[in-house]
Amino acid sequence: MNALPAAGVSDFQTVGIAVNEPLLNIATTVAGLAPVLAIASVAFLILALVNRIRAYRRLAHIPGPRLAGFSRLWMVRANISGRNHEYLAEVTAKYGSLARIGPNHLLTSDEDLIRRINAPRSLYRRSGWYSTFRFKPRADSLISEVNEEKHDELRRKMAPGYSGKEVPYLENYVDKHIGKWVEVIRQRYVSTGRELKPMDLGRAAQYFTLDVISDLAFNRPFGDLEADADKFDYIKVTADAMGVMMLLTIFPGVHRWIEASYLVDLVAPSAKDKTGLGRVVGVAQQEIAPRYNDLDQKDSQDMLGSFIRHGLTQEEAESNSVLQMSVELHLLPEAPADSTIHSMAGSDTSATVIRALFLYLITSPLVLAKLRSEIDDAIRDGRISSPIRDSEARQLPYLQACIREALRIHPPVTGILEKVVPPEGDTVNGVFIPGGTFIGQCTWAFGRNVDIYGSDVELFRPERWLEAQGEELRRMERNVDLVFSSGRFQCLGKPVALLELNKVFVELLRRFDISVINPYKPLVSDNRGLFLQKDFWVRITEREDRL
Ligand code: HEM
Repeated sequence: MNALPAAGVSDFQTVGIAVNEPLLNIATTVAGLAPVLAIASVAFLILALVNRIRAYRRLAHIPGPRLAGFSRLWMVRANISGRNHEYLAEVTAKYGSLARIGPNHLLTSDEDLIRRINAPRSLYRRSGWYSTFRFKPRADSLISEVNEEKHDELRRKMAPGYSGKEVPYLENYVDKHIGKWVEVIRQRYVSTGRELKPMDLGRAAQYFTLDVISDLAFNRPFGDLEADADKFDYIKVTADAMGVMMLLTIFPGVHRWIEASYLVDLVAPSAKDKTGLGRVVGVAQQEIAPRYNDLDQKDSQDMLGSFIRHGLTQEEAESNSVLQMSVELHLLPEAPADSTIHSMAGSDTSATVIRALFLYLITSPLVLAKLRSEIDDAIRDGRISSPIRDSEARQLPYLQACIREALRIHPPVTGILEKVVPPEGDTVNGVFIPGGTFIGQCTWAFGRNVDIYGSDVELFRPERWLEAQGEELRRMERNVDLVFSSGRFQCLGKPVALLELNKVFVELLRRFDISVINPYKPLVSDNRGLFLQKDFWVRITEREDRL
């Protein structure tokens, strides 16, 4: 048997040196470079610091939270708090109508400035904040489009479809789904005596707005009201993703990187999916394609028909006209790019106002009694149909006052809708703002302007809209209208939203008594620029005094 040679110390050393020689060479080189690397790091840090200080000094003349001038952490904190709207409003209340909230970021509650920024020939442009609402990777939609000309062109093609002028049956769509909501309440949610059948008014309001909007978009409602369920997981997915999405608005560069890395494509569901969001997209595509192939359908008197007549291509239609889908559809490679904003713009927004006004009504007995008696008088006098027509609702002053008051005190879109100051800079109330600065708006503060509304701004008091006259009233109306933004960016869905609001309260309150189940915590509300609300549990009974 061959004896193994004894391994001496020198043998191990020889073997070790032979195996690790390249490593050792690298280590030696790195060790040699260490001083250079250290100097480079220090230089980098100094450069970064100098840049920070320079950036800080650029806007140092504008007040704001202490550390906001150095980093975006203040914005992040406000965002993740779930009370973003209140953080922003507190800043403008404390530091004035122009405040600094980030190194290159200002916030304003000055409504004249916002109107000037949004005006048709203004040189202000949308910032990268909007690009986060690109609902299909690398494809722009009406809401994410920062290129002025392209945005104008899309608006030109789509605005008539939203206006109601070219969609004469717009009102019928809303009526159909109000009727369905009443039916569902009667079937499942009317409590009697000791039998409690709680309804989540938060959910139901969104089933209603989603059904209206999906029906409007391509004549095929989701059917959430009927199913009494979030059929396509829209609400669930929205809730899951809203936080991330709104956080990314603060870091558009990170969003661009995620998109450019194509990582997002790996996790994207497909339109071929049988369930979930992919299924929703599949339905949308199925509905749009035949409309372009069948010439007879091009004259259809619905929203898509209007878009087609105004020159929206099939691709644009898929990207922009399927307005009412889910927040996460931007993750889908084949998804209609504009689906999210339209869902968020079109269903979350209206649903938020419906919830807010119901909450204020059922917790303000005097207001509710007045509104009820206005509705009942109108029914008695034969002034309103069933369901109420939009034109009839406009003749009910107290109803209109309630809707305006809800929009004032609880605007549903509180995201900062950030714009960029033109290169030459701008001067606002004597304060110079350098070109390239970002300016966001504080919508929550607009309706809380004591100069306009008086010291009781925090009070839900519809009477203020009936007391004001002449110029004072016009000023209030202009102010509350800003909830829908203005000028080049004004909400296209405003007529649809007002149709819904004009009908829903009358139709439910003429039939039912509604009371909140937990007055200590009537609903759960989380704000990140839009509201995510749930668990608005109510008890509904048939009105005994119904006419
Ligand atoms: C009370 C309900 C609503 C409010 C308060 C509201 C408010 C807004 C706001 C503030 C914007 C952003 C404008 C900007 O970029 O500066 C917007 C955009 C938009 N909204 Fe609404 N919205 C509501 C309901 C709706 C509905 C029901 C629809 C669809 C049927 C809709 C469709 C749109 C569209 C398409 C845009 C994009 C406009 C553009 O980029 O040019 N909205 N909305």
